[in-house]
Amino acid sequence: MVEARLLLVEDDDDLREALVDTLLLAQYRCISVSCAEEAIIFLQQNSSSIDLVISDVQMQGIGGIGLLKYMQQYHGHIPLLLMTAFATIDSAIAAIKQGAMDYLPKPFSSKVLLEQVSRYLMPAANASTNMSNNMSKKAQPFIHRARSTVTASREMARDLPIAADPQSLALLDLAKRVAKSEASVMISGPSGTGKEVLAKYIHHSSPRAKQPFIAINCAAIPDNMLEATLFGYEKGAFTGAYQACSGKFEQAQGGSLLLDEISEMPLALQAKLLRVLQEWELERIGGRKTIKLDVRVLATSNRDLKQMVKEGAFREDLYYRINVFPLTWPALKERPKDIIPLAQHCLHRHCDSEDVAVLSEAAKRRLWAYSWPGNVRELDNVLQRALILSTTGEILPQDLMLDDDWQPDKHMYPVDAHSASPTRQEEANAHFQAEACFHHLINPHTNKAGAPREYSDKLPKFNEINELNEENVPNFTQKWPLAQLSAEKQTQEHTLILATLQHYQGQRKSVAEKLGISPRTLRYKMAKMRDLGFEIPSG
Ligand SMILES: Nc1ncnc2c1ncn2[C@@H]1O[C@H](COP(=O)(O)OP(=O)(O)OP(=O)(O)O)[C@@H](O)[C@H]1O
Repeated sequence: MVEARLLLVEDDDDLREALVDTLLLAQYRCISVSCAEEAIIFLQQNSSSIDLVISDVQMQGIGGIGLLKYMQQYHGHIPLLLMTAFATIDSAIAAIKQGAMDYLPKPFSSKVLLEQVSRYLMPAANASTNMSNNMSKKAQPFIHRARSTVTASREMARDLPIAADPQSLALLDLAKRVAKSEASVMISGPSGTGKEVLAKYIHHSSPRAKQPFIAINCAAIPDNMLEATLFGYEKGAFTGAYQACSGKFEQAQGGSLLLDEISEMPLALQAKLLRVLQEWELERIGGRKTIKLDVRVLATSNRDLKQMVKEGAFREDLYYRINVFPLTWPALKERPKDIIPLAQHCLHRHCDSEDVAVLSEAAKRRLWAYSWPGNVRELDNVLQRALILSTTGEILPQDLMLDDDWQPDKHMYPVDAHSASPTRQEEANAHFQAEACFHHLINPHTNKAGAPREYSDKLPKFNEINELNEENVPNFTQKWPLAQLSAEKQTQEHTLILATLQHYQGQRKSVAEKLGISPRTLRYKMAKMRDLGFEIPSG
């Protein structure tokens, strides 16, 4: 057995034994300990040999949450899966907020356990047979990091593409395979999607990884300087050439050269570039010596190069030479499951201390629903700004300062963007719908979100509705006449309460918890509904 090594932390001897048996039978290599403290001692000496930690939450000592905090600080790259008998959606969200990968509510079947584990690790038996496919052994650590959004270090984080959306994972997988070849790669996609990050990823995944990665932005260098910058020059080649200088091609010898925004290269220079790429040799400007090149060329463009070829703005022969392997990053809004992991990654990157700010659930929903015209770069800017505005260490929606249309049902928001189990997904959506409903954003005719935007500042905030009780209703209605007078809202609220009562077989406590209101407010609302003639299921 190789590769997939698990550390299991469980204080219940019988359960620990049963879990170890299940994992060993499934061909995972597994080490078990009976408390978080033992796990820490083990990790201090053996962290490099562990790929996943599964830990109980409720244990003597610092418990699973203490272990989570420790791992976040010292072993942030190892995913942690928590198990607890006290599972509620809230505690699950809290643990995930603090960095846990996922949450297993006890009791769970061995099938559920293995399903969860297989999302992060491959059993040893499969590991060797899958070497050549898209989950190769070497790909695993990256995929895990990408899924977990935790990064080994900020330094590494800078160049690491974070991905959780299936589309992006497939793209990275393809990029990794292309990286092994010598093919020129053309990366296209809208501005700020991460084309340069992907180019670096290809270089770092290639056999040239230890050699230089040199990037040149063809749009940022004046036309008359671009040629000299690319190909170098000899002393006296032109006015101001006081000494010989190597170009980017030479500097990239043995490694990779990224021609960023290649679409902006003047046509005359395109011809010279083509020659170099055909012959793999160049002469510096003003020089006579031929310099042989061993460089892998990567290029990016956020323009439609094919269209530019049609319009005569880009050479067709050069297009085919650099476009040997085309890769495209879609706009961020088209890979929505990347949004939250990327946002968390940006926070990690920009937090000054080890205490990384967390995203509130409401902020996550806001990020999720926004259209991101500036893609990941905009997301990064928004999070940097939010870190400055946030006063609590928790990013709230207002810290994001996004002013796009807020359309809650546009995307249903998964609790954990990349791994929501159906139940948790349903829970999250129900919660989300409840909030939207309270915000009067549901159109009763279609049952879809869509309150007119101009109403938004005339409506109460969710917490104000939460705090509604017998005493403050008069003030509330005075402050928010539109809201209270809205028969539409009443209908929606009644429907929601009845549906939730039905779902929880009338259990008031669960219903109140689900709706995010106090049991007292729920009683008050049910009494009103009874007065109106509703039949309320008994608890
Ligand atoms: N998948 C990703 N993981 C981590 N960071 C990312 C990712 N994608 C983009 N970024 C970050 O977003 C910002 C923009 O990325 P990058 O410069 O690679 O975009 P680009 O598509 O090359 O933009 P442009 O077309 O404007 O040159 C950078 O700060 C980068 O680190």
